[in-house]
Amino acid sequence: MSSNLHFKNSKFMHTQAQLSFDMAMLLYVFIIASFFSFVYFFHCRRFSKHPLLVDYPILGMLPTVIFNLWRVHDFFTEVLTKHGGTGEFKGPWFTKMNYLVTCDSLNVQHMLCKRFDNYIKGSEFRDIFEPFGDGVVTADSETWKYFRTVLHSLIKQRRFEVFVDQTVQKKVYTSLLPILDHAQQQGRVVDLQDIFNRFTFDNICSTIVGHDPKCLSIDFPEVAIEKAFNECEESIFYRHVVPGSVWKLQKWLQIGQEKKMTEACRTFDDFIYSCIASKREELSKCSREEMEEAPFDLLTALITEERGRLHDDKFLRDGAFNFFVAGRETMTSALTWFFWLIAKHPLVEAKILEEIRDHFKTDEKKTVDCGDHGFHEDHHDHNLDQEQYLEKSVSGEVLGMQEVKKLVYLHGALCEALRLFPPVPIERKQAVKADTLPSGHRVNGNTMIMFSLYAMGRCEEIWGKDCLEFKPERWISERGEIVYAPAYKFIAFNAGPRICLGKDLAFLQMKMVAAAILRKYCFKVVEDHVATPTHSIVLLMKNGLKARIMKREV
Ligand code: HEM
Repeated sequence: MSSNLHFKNSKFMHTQAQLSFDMAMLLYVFIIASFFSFVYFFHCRRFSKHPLLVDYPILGMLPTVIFNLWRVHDFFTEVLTKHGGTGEFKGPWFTKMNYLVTCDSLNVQHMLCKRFDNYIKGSEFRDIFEPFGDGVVTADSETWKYFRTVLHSLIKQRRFEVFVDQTVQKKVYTSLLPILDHAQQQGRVVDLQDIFNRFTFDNICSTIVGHDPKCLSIDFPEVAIEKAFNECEESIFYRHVVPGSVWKLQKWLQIGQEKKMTEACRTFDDFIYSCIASKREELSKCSREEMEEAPFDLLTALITEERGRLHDDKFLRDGAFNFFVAGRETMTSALTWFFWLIAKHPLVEAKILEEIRDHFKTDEKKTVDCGDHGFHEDHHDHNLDQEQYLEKSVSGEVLGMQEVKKLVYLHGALCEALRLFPPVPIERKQAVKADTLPSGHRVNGNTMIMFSLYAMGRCEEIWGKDCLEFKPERWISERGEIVYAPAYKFIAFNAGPRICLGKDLAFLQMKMVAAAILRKYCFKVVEDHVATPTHSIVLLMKNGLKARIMKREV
């Protein structure tokens, strides 16, 4: 019995010793493996050929960026200029945050135009921009081509331009001007960026679903769908700055920013799917003639214009979401920075006004005073109904698309604002196959490339020594026409086959808004205002654009 016990004990001790030995071996192997991975990573990183910043062990170059986050776009402009326009950014170890960063216009032309097929958005981009679904902004290859063709043919239709023209004119006349007037009468400080954000939201909603949610009203209401959009965009930015594993875990656990993203997407989806359902029902009751007369919003067009592919609800949802994002905050950003620059450059403002007066002398004060946008009886035409009256007075107050096309100097001033403050400050691409960029930098298949539109707009080689100055004159030729700049240099709207589809429409809308406001009001930005960009995928102003409004003495 005792020998049996002894045997068992010794066997037990032997097993335990074996276990401890195995554990020690395992630990040993782990330490050696960690050491070699450390050395390997350190070696690889040290031999990164074109580092932009100091590459710290484990954290990579991220600490320097975080330290400069408050001025991240200017910081990268300086760093890239110092490194000849292109270099490598290495994120923390074991994250996929390594990028080749460039602001070299020849590299950008190479990627966006010459070797377009080799530089795609890629699946990582689609992961981060998940709420966009398979829409035109995120899709690649055939899906993108189909979307692009459908949207392109829609945007180029005269009927669509007329619809947008009328929508913008009415919105400016019935909401934007009265609200500015109200603020002016009360002597209140207003946040112009908030006003533009509400304006562009109502406007894009009318353009897409044919319904105005009236975010821009005197009482500045909180509108759930607008809030949902803002939250979606914040979450997308968050996904850019934290490692993929972190936000994916948060998404799985439904906590933090990811929880907000899920809720925001649900709000958007509920809204858009109900719009789709009612639009389908409405259209099903229309005769062919009525369909042709119907307002030409995006949903109507997408439902009625299938081109050999089923436009199911998911297709319409993705189309709408992409259009919302592409055409909304970009416009807010452009208008905000434009008005800030104008407030800082009174001579430019004076020249814009002079141009407007030269072209539209006879239109001044054609109808009601700017403080009064109610439906008065028209003394000359008693037979007008409200809708006709509105159209008549709107056309006197707000210049239409055909009219603003004549405003060349204003166009130049907007180009200049977009050059210095491109609403989309950075973009990314993924290489499919190995390639060499014109700057001589090698890329492998899957290399992520980031290009800074912001740095390109401030590049001395493209724009000359005065590249940091706001000079609309650089856009005006001796013959008084707009100077042409190739899109891969004036990059605010992207270039090549994926150039912004709404570029012309955006210019026309911005000119309509800017001319209508500047004819009636001038602004004084509050004294302690600091114009810092937000940390966001769109270049907005961190503290808004707070200003006092004065009536302009015409
Ligand atoms: C100042 C205003 C605008 C600016 C600066 C701007 C800029 C841009 C940029 C940089 C892109 C490329 C984005 C990327 O590939 O990641 C883009 C794409 C796009 N934009 Fe705009 N945009 C503006 C207004 C608009 C408007 C008003 C619309 C719609 C009416 C619009 C529709 C689109 C669409 C559909 C795309 C996707 C094109 C494609 O990938 O094929 N944009 N825009």
